[in-house]
Amino acid sequence: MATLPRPAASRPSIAPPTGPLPSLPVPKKSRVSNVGPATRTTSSLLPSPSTAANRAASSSALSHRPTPKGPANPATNLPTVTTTEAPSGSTPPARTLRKTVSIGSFPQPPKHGGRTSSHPPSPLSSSSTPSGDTPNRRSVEASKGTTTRQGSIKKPAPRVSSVGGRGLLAKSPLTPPSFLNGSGESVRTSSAQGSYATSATTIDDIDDDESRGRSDNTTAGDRSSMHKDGKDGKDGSKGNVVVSVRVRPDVGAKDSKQEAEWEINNKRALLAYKGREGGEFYYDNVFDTQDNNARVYDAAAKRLVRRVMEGYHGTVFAYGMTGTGKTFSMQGTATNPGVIPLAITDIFSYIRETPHREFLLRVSYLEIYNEKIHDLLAGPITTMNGQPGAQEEIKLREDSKRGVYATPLKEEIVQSPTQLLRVIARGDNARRVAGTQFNARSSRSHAVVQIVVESRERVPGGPNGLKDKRGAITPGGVRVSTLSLIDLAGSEKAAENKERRTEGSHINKSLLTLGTVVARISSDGDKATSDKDKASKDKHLPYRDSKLTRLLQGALSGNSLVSILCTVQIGSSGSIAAASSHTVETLNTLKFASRAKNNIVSHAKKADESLGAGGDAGSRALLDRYRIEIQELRKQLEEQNKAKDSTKDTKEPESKEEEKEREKDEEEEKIRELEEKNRHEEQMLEMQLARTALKERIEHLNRLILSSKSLGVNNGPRSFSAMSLQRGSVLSNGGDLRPLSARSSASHTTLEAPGRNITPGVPHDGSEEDDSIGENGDGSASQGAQIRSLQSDLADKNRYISTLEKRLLHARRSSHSRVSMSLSHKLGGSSEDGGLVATIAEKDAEIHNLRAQLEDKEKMIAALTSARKKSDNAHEVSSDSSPGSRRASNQSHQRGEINGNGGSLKTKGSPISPKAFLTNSKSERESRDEKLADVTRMLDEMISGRVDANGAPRRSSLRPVNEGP
Ligand SMILES: Nc1ncnc2c1ncn2[C@@H]1O[C@H](COP(=O)(O)OP(=O)(O)OP(=O)(O)O)[C@@H](O)[C@H]1O
Repeated sequence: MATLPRPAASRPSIAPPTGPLPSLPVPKKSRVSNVGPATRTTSSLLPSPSTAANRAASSSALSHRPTPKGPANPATNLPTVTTTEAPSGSTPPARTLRKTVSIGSFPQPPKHGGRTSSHPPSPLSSSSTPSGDTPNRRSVEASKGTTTRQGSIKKPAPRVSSVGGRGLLAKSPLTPPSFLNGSGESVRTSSAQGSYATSATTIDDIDDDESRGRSDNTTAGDRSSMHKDGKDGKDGSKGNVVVSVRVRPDVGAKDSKQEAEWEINNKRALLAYKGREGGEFYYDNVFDTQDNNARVYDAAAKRLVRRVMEGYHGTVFAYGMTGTGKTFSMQGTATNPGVIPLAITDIFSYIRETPHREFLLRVSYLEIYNEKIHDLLAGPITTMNGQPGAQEEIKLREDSKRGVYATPLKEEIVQSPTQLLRVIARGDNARRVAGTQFNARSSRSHAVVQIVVESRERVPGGPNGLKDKRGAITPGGVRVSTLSLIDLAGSEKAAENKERRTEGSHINKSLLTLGTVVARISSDGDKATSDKDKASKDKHLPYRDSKLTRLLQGALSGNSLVSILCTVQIGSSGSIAAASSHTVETLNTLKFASRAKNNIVSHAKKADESLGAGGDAGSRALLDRYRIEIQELRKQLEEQNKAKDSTKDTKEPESKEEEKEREKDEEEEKIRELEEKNRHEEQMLEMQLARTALKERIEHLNRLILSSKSLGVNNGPRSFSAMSLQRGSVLSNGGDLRPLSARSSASHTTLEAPGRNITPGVPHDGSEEDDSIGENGDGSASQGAQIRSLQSDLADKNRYISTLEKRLLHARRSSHSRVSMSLSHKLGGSSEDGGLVATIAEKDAEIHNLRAQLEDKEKMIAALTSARKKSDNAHEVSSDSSPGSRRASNQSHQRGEINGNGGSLKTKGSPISPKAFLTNSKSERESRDEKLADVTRMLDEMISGRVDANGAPRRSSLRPVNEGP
């Protein structure tokens, strides 16, 4: 069996790191296990942590620093590791401390034909990959230094035997023959790291096997079995770290010499360097230049991704020198999608395949550039004035529950692979890249895609828990796990460009810190027996020396499943110097990978399902919050619908009625408006009529008033003439409703032309007067004329009253039915309508007054008739002597009273001289005067009683003469 090169007591000629390098702790047991059965007893010869750290330093450092020598460096005491044929099923002499490190459970290799794989194949390895990759793999033709595909990863050749069979001794001129042949101690010192790591993997596997009742690490078959057993560590505490190495194909001319120095056996997960410092490096996966991304994903990440979906935290990161294919492996191309897009596809496949759970995914994307964290999803920041602004500084915080996390970081919830890919592509575009000596598009930052997976059990009977009638949250809490997909920037030599140099120094520093942490984890981890110890151990590790290690702290300290993909490039396609540099870098990467495999211990556990917002997950779980929100919203919606329905039930008839009523109301409103309009017109008409009637009435009354005023009614002796004129006026009225002014003027004319000098314009008066005066020329005739005049006036007034009554009746008839009710309260508000009501009331009052006047007049007529009778009686008494003369005289006198105004009085017959008038007896005259005074008074009262000072009609206070006291 081939032996692995072991560190010699002294350092080889390979230049050790020149800068300050972290120590590389390598646990004794680990080292023992690394070496395998033949060397496990040589734990004392293992390098000290510090020495190991030095070896774990960055490649650039390593290439420039001499390896410390001396007894202090246990590495120098390491014996040459030789490939030995490990007896199958042999029990290792010592147990490894790396019990928890197992590749058994993740990924899980299937058994195959009695042979077991030396590296964990992908669960999907038996199926064809998207690129059509077949299970056939190429075996390392160690003797020829070439790789060929030969068989499935599931059927690896026994690792140790194959390696041993090929005798992986360095053939490179850079490798001292002593090292390769076991004499070159110094060379072995360096190569030992890889040997340790590689062996450690084996030993760890053995330990895992032992923990599961297995103890063999000597054959791949055994290891494969062990891996299988490891998978049963369902709590995620075993086999949680997978380390893979991918060899990038050379571009340009092939360097056959370089190729000859390297053996790449993907089947055996072996990478052996036959040159100086050479050795065999076993990993969980070794991908040769022909392996595509799908193959890489299947073997290195698929199982981890699935485990993340089950509730474990998982971290996949690509580590390697610049230009070796980290980004190519993580992102891939359109035709050869990388780990990230394949993981995304797988995530959604898992969701589809898991109908009993529901999921919520959110993604963030950050980069660490020059030791500053940038949110790649935040987009460009613009200030108020449109200038590009600085992004808010993202800091790393630590939470006992969440661990280390970056904040504030934009998280996007994604619902489809396309959406998720689009988000990540956006981040990729924002990532900083630049051309370097080795890569035209070199990533200048470490990029971290973080996919947070929230999941919870679906409620039986309903996809979203709505079957829970109580509206309670569905049973089962939310499980939150995180998948971190990290594309590290590549370690590189100092560039000429200052900016690249600065970037490079930051990159190298952070990678150096990562190497240091990884190197130190093991020894400390071995000592840690409890969480407390682990916490105190973590404190001693330099996680805080770089943002990268701080961010990876959770994964590196064992809280996560880890898959590390280390990329290397064998051929340099350049000068010998370049080739040498390349080889050193490649070896350093391989050593890092070995340390990682050896040292990182994962205690990853499936996340608890947190109920509500109480737990770790619950406090962050959007799924729960969304669920609660959705439930509340649905509840609200249901309540609203119920309320709506109930309202509808009870109100539907109402609404119909309402609708009808509304229509009816609208119709009524229209009718009302029409009526209103009609009413308004009628009211206007009524008002016009009323106004006309009132006007006429006023004119009529004015006529009277003017007459009485102008004629000086109740002005003592002159009242006779006034009375006479009034009477004349009244008489002349004769039912004629001609303007009173004409009559007044006639009256005045009469005054100016007393006697018969009546204006020709008033012909009808003549007959009346003639009749009244001219019949006998005495008072009887005058009284008769007065009575006729009054009767005529009465008839006139009656006509007028009936006219008014007719108008009112008409007005009432047209409006009362509609107006009566609404007018009072609806239209009563308007002053116009109020005025109309008042007008109607006034009209009523007027009618009442006129009726009263009518009564008065009737009484007056009765009184006049009575007076006339009395007068006639008196005349008859006096006519015993000369009745005719007396009557004539009386009449004459009376007429003179009426017609005379101190002026000459003319009668139709012979004129009565004043002298004759005065010749009447005193008693006669007195009697006559009294009667006339009575009549005059009565008339005066009547007139003054029915007309007030304003000319408005009022209830007469006239009392009939015969009713006097
Ligand atoms: N396995 C591979 N097969 C084909 N081409 C590859 C492979 N790996 C890398 N390449 C190519 O090599 C070049 C550099 O690869 P990539 O950018 O992925 O390197 P890197 O490690 O990310 O470098 P850096 O650290 O500078 O970002 C790219 O053009 C890429 O297409």
